Amino acid sequence: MEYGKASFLKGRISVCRQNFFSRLFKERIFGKCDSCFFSAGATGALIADPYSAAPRGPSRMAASRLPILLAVAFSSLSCILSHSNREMWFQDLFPPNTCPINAKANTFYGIMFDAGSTGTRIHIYTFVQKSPEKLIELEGEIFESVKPGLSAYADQPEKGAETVKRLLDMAIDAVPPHLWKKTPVVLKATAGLRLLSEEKAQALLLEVREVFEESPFLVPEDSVSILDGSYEGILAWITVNFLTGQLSGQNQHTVGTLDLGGASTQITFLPRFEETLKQTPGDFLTSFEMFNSTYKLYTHSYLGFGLKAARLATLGALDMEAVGGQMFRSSCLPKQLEAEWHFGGVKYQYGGNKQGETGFKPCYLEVLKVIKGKLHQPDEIRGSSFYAFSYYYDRAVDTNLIDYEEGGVLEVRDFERKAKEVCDNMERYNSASPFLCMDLTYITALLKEGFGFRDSTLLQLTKKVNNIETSWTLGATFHLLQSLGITY
Ligand SMILES: O=c1[nH]cnc2c1ncn2[C@@H]1O[C@H](COP(=O)(O)OP(=O)(O)O)[C@@H](O)[C@H]1O
Ligand SMILES: [Ca+2]
Repeated sequence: MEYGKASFLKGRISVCRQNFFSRLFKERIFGKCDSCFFSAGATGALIADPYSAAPRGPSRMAASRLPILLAVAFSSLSCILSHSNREMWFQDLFPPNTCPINAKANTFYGIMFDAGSTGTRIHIYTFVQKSPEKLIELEGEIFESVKPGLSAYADQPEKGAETVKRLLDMAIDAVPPHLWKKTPVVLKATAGLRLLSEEKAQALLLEVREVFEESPFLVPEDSVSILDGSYEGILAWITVNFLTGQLSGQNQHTVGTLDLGGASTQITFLPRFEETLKQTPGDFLTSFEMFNSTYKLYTHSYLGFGLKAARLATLGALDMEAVGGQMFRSSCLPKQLEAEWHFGGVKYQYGGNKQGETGFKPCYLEVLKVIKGKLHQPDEIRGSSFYAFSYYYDRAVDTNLIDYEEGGVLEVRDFERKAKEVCDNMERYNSASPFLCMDLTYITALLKEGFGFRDSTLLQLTKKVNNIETSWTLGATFHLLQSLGITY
């Protein structure tokens, strides 16, 4: 995939003032770029699950008071501002403040759907161009999600497409009517659909395509598809490194990214050593050009190694044929537990080891069977720091390792410490998810035994960077705008 000579990036990208009020989904966000400071108008209770289908108040995007201006100076991306009232590890990397004051804006939108294995999400990005010769700005993002994901509708594709339509109605509300025809809409599905049969996946995609065709938006060719796993990693890497200003200027200190989804997991980084390139299998390396630079990235997507797929693998239930009323037991679950769990449209019965062992040690051994020897371990990453998001973030929040809004920096050993604490005291964590012990143990084993990270490896747990979701969707939107020749 070529990302190079990104003419649409000949612009300034900024994230400016956001005001909020509710309409559809009780929520609608206006972007107004007349200041470089987030004026977080509304504040309120934090919401525990950022991706639930339930409507939420305006506080969700309002809590960050991080003022930002990310800029692309004609054909080379550069970040020209970041003030922060809190410590961020990339803080020093932002050059000094410059702030556009001309508020007369020409606004563009891009709509990107992420059809993930556990939910479907809409990202509506707003870009502003103040005059043809001026730099373009990424003004903000409107984000909403529904659960479950499309793959849960494998046998009811029309119902699945209906969930997409509900989210798309939100875009109809957010994008001004005179821009509908110029606003591209795209859906990319990830591991949930990759795991379905070709026939079922295509039926779902076809229904979604019909929803798009009936909408007033610009529907590009190939607007509904399954995203290749390696692009999922690359596009998330672009998003994070773009938002943190790492793709600009001479001194690029790009950061590696770790995404832990429900059904697959990705690792992506820019190798620094020739040795790494030599030792890496060819299909783990992908070259692309962006912001006038060529990057040869190490990236791999492990299908079936997402958090929820790993639960099934640990329980020995990954092979769906074998399900038929069987009870799957694990030492990672509370002893007396017997329950049902739905994933990917399939019902599983699972429970604790009533007679046998429970706790961290036996659980770790169980989980190791799923991981040991299955992942490539690049030497170079052992001492590097990585950005980690998705379920790494969620489980760290669930166990108070990090704050929901702020995120934070953890060492790999923090996950292990927490896993031990939870697994060896399951009765104390009864009210939390019964899978908490298994999930934390899996994350620990994945990081240490899977990828080969050190106990002391630093992880920057991040849900949003500069108030934009850390998701592959922003990278995908850049690519979309470029391929459509929507230049700025
Ligand atoms: O836009 C986003 N920003 C941050 N995290 C996200 C976003 N979208 C999904 N996630 C996280 O991804 C995880 C679910 O993975 P997903 O459903 O995408 O599975 P998949 O990637 O295996 O298809 C959850 O932890 C959810 O919080
Ligand atoms: Ca995902």
